[in-house]
Amino acid sequence: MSVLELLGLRTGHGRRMVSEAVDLCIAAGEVLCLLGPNGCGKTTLFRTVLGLLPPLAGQVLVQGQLVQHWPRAEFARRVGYVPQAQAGVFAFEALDMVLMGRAARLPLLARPSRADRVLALACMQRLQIAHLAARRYTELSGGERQLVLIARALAQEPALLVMDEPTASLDFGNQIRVLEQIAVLSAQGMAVLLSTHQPEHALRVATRIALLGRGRLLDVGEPRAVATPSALAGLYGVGEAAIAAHLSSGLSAAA
Ligand SMILES: Nc1ncnc2c1ncn2[C@@H]1O[C@H](COP(=O)(O)OP(=O)(O)OP(=O)(O)O)[C@@H](O)[C@H]1O
Repeated sequence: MSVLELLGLRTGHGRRMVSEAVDLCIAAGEVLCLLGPNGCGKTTLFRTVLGLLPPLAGQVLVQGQLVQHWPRAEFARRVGYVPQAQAGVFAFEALDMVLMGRAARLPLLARPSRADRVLALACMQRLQIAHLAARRYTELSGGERQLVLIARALAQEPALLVMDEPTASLDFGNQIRVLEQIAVLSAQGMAVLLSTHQPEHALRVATRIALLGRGRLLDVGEPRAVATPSALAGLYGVGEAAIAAHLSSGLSAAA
């Protein structure tokens, strides 16, 4: 069974449609990467998948059940979200932010156990940010905050992880670390839906790539069959030769 199914989905804000006729499914262990230009509707699609925006038409099913029918606490156990890097509002310690990933797994009003703290710290260690555990989230850099949000999603252990440009504000080493963690999570059976503005990241980590143009899904399939220089040239409105040169230099650097 698919972990996530989008059937004839139309997304938008109020009555303003952003994309329509989106049909996609993601199975356990798959990494589906969404590529598309600024403003094409990737975040809108993610927020609709998360039940934060109502679909204008069509259906979103998580583990076979309509998103709006999941009790929120159950849904929070199954679906993790790493939003685009956010400024912190509350001055929690970074470890407490990561521990919040365990919250949906605890009985009502229960405090995290020692085992939860050990697991949260282990998630920070996986991303090499354990040294930030006692720092205030509000005082971290954008990239450090992004890594804390990713550690929080790791601690949550969801069936589906939605990541909105997870590598956007990270340095080169941390980009690689996060891509490696995505590969580990999918090998463990997690379904991952993510977006990126770096096609070379998608080629590196995705099991399938979806191209979202303005208003509709243009293609979905095997990464190298979908993210071709000619398709990317059309998607982003730049020359095919420039795309080919960029991708080949990125791939040889990554090889
Ligand atoms: N809260 C909102 N109310 C109305 N329109 C919105 C809202 N948020 C986004 N939009 C519009 O919806 C469209 C899609 O925006 P969205 O943020 O989903 O794009 P995106 O593909 O994630 O962009 P980017 O790559 O720049 O992050 C844009 O035209 C945007 O202006």
